[in-house]
Amino acid sequence: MSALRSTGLINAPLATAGAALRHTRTAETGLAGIGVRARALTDPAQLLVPGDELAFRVPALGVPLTIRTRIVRAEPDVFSSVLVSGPFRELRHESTLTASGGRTLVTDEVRWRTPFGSLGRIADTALVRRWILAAQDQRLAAVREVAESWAERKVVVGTAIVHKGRMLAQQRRYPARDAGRWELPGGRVEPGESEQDAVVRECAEELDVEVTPTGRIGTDVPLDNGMLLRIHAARLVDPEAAPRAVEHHEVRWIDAGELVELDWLDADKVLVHSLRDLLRRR
Ligand SMILES: Nc1nc2c([nH]c(=O)n2[C@H]2C[C@H](O)[C@@H](COP(=O)(O)OP(=O)(O)OP(=O)(O)O)O2)c(=O)[nH]1
Repeated sequence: MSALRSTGLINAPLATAGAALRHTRTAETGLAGIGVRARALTDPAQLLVPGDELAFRVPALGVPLTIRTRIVRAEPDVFSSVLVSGPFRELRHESTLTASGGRTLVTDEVRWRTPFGSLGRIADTALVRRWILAAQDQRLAAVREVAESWAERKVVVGTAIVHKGRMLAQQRRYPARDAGRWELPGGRVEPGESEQDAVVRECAEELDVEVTPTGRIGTDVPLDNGMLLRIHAARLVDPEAAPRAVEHHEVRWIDAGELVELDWLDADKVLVHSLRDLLRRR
C-alpha cells in the first residue's frame, strides 16, 4: 500500500473547515487546476453526505481515466472516501481536522494500491505520486478559500435537544415555502452574544424550556441567506419539563428512525447522519 500525507492550516473554525471539505463545488472544481474534471454522480445537496458518489476524469498520458469514489464519512473532524471503480486496486482518501486556536489543521492522507505488479509500481513512482501530491495541494487551496470566506458569516444556531434517546424537532409555520417542514429550535446569534447563550435564549423563546448546551454536532451548513447554520447538542435542565410550540406549528420528540423520515429544511437534511449518530451514542 502506498501513502501520501500533506497538511495545511486553515484560518477558520473546525466545523467551518469541515463544511468546506464537504462542499460539492469545492469537490467539483477543486482539481480543475491540474486538468481533472470532477462531477457528482448522485444528486447531492450543497454539502456531500455519506453515500454520495463522485467521478474524476484524470488525464494520464493523454488517456482520460475515470476514478469513481464514494463518501463514507462527513463529520467535522473527518471526511473520507473510498474507491468504487477505477485504475487502482484500492484507493482511500481521508482528511482529518484538528482545532488549533481558532484555526484548523487539516491532515490529508491518500492511500492506494496499484494493479499490474512491477509495471504498476513504475507508474506509481513516475506518475501517481506526483499527481496525488498536486491534487492534495489544489484541493486544500480550494477548501481554504471557501472555508475562510464562510468564517466571516453570521451564525444561526440550531439545537439538538436529546432526552431519553429522542431528539426534539419543530415544524415551521412560515414562510409559505417552508411551512410544514421541520427544523431544530434556534435562531440568529445576536451581536455580543455567545452561541451557547443564543441556544439557551432561543429555546426559552421558542419552546418555553431551559436547556444546557453540551457540545457541537456536525459540520456547519451554509444557508441561502448568507449565514452559517451551526448545531449544538443540549439537554433539558429539568428532565420533567415539557417543551411546547410557542411560534411553531408543532414540536415532536423523534427517534433515529423518525429522524430519517421527516421533511427537514434543506440545510438540516445534510446533518441527518450526524444527528442520527448523536442519538445512537446516547
Ligand atoms: N432555527 C433554525 N433555523 C434554521 C434551521 N435550518 C435553517 O435553514 N434555518 C434557517 C431559517 C432562517 O432563515 C434562519 C434562522 O434565523 P431566524 O430564526 O432568526 O429566522 P426566522 O425565519 O425564524 O425569523 P425571521 O427570518 O423571520 O426573522 O436559519 C434550523 O434547523 N433551525
